[in-house]
Amino acid sequence: MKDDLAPALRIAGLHKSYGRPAVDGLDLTVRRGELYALLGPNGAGKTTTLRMVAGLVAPDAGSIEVLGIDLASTPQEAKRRLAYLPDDPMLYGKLKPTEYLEFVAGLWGVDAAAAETRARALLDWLDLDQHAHELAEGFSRGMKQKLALAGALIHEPELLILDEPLTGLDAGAARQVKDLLLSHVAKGGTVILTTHILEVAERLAQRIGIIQQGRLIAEGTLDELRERTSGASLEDVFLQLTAQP
Ligand SMILES: Nc1ncnc2c1ncn2[C@@H]1O[C@H](COP(=O)(O)OP(=O)(O)OP(=O)(O)O)[C@@H](O)[C@H]1O
Repeated sequence: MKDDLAPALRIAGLHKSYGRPAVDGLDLTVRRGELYALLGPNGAGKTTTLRMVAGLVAPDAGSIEVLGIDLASTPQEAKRRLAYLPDDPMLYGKLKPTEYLEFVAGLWGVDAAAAETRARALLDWLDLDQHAHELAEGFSRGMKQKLALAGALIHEPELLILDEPLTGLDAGAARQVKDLLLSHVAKGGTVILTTHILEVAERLAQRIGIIQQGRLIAEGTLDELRERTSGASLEDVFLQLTAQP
């Protein structure tokens, strides 16, 4: 398939076992330009899936394509097109935000002048500009999370994958991050996020996928998911669909 027609992410028959299956025959397709929320109970396999897509964990079986690029055969090309923000991102505490962003941009081979412009815009957007010359080790958890997000965006990835990006953020910071994600999608980018804050999925996501025991058990818009169940809210839908028999 031609690259520009391919979905942002296509996962087929994905398996990963740690003694017992963590991801168990997962099929998932995320279209370009959508914000897709991946939900599931604790231990459902969300993080393991995202780590495989980011190339950090090798699948036991199955295939992953990022914008039509096969991750297994051309990992560098595929990984360049995406950014993965884990739920506990690592920062270099001895660097200031501008230094950190320059460093990350350098790893991606982003031109220094472009990196500086992007870093300034991101720090401004996330309200970190007034802390641009302080060491990251003195930052609060929320500030660190925002800086890590800026680092993920510095090479302008088309596909942004975030594990629990809003956990622990205060209302103002959460709004900044949500706005940034929506702006990424408005510009044609794709966002995939996991969250246990169902209101986030309800409000932001065009489509929602629900994973249980390593498999996709339901997928659709909020309205489509509501139609499948008698649930009024996403919480009702989620609890009904994931209820153990
Ligand atoms: N490195 C690992 N070693 C052993 N087991 C693992 C490892 N990573 C994940 N698992 C197991 O795989 C299963 C899926 O875990 P995963 O972290 O992907 O779930 P999750 O849906 O992200 O959960 P949560 O919502 O709690 O973050 C769990 O049973 C977990 O214990």
